[in-house]
Amino acid sequence: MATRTDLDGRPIKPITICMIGAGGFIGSHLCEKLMSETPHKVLALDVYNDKIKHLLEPDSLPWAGRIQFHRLNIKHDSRLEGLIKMADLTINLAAICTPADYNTRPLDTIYSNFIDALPVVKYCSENNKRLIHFSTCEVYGKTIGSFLPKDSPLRQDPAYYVLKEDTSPCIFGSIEKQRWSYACAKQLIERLIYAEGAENGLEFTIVRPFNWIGPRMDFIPGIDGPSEGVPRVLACFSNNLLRHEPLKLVDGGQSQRTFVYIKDAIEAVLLMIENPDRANGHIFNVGNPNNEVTVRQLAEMMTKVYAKVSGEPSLDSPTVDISSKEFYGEGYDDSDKRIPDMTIINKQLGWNPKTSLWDLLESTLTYQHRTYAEAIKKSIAKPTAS
Ligand SMILES: NC(=O)c1ccc[n+]([C@@H]2O[C@H](COP(=O)([O-])OP(=O)(O)OC[C@H]3O[C@@H](n4cnc5c(N)ncnc54)[C@H](O)[C@@H]3O)[C@@H](O)[C@H]2O)c1
Ligand SMILES: O=C(O)[C@H]1O[C@H](OP(=O)(O)OP(=O)(O)OC[C@H]2O[C@@H](n3ccc(=O)[nH]c3=O)[C@H](O)[C@@H]2O)[C@H](O)[C@@H](O)[C@@H]1O
Repeated sequence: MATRTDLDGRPIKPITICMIGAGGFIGSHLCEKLMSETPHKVLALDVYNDKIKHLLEPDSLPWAGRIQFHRLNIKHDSRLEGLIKMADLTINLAAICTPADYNTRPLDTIYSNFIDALPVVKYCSENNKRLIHFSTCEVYGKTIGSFLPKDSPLRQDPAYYVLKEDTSPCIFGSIEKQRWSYACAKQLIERLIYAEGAENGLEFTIVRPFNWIGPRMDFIPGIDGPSEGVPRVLACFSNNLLRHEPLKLVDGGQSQRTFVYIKDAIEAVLLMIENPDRANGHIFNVGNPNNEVTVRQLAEMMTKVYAKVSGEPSLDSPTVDISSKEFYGEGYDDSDKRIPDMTIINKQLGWNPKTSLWDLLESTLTYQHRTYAEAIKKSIAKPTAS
């Protein structure tokens, strides 16, 4: 491998990374990137490894020896501190992060996102290890603009909706709206990490992902996850498309999101890993402000893209409305709009997302069709065959 240099032209030294939650969606892409493009070593910690199996076996892979899987639950495993000590940098991705859980399993959500992350922060701080912690854009909650009258011209003013790391407030709903249990737990762990930095000198970076999507996100219910499970929107809509069912629009699909391609976002994380002087002490929005759609528009675009990549015609009525109470149950609430301000990440790391929503959906839905279409056909055919 040719000498790789950081953004300031200095050679990058190979490091060891303790990656917690490495077997998930983001972790699998980050491991792939680190193995194929860098000399760094990864201690990959998770309770599952299905999404990184292709990186672990066979032993003849070019990066054999640079990635080591440790099956452990950070809730109760005494190996955690030792593994953090063995590494130069810890990246914590472990969390419950599907909205269907926030209002139905609020205790698990709060424990996972706050309590279970505490020892990780503590061990990093006590052992003087750098930490990159994955938070969320949900810490912003609702926009200020959402509280203005519907017809107020101020709603068009970016000052009322663009989300800035250092100035935007965090606006959550009332306590009975348990949807905010996740955002609130993430906010508190951010504050704790920030305080460890201020009082004890912890070297940290906090990442706030804005709807990163791509292959291997979540699961397809009944195929590689529970039949009754409710994954995030990309997998919900993929599942509907694969099964030729209408896509369900929660409360009319009026909420807005910006989607960024996982491969673009992983470039940003690699810059953080390899440029500690520029990343330490910062909180970074990582998203694509150019890819904004309502959930209804996302459904319409995914329907068109899927017809193109599968060669199968779309349904005459491709979407159906459903109330949030019916879909998620009591206590659900929603973020109205999520546009990331990109000033800080641009200034510190010179990062910009590249991939348009159409292109990222085309490559992702090609993957979904190739990976799941046959399995779905078989699962649908099963009851009549027996
Ligand atoms: N995907 C996104 O767009 C997005 C957006 C905002 C925030 N995030 C944050 O990024 C992180 C990773 O998200 P993801 O999309 O890859 O989710 P994911 O669910 O695919 O990955 C999380 C991984 O953590 C593991 N894990 C959870 N609890 C654990 C424990 N106690 N011990 C060991 N492993 C455990 C899970 O098994 C899973 O493999 C999360 O902290 C999430 O809140 C992701
Ligand atoms: O990805 C992120 O940046 C963050 O936001 C997500 O939250 P959210 O965007 O609300 O979750 P999705 O499941 O992706 O839902 C997006 C929107 O689609 C809607 N939706 C979802 C599924 C569905 O079948 N139909 C539908 O209309 C939801 O109500 C919501 O308005 C999750 O909280 C986290 O993974 C993460 O922290």
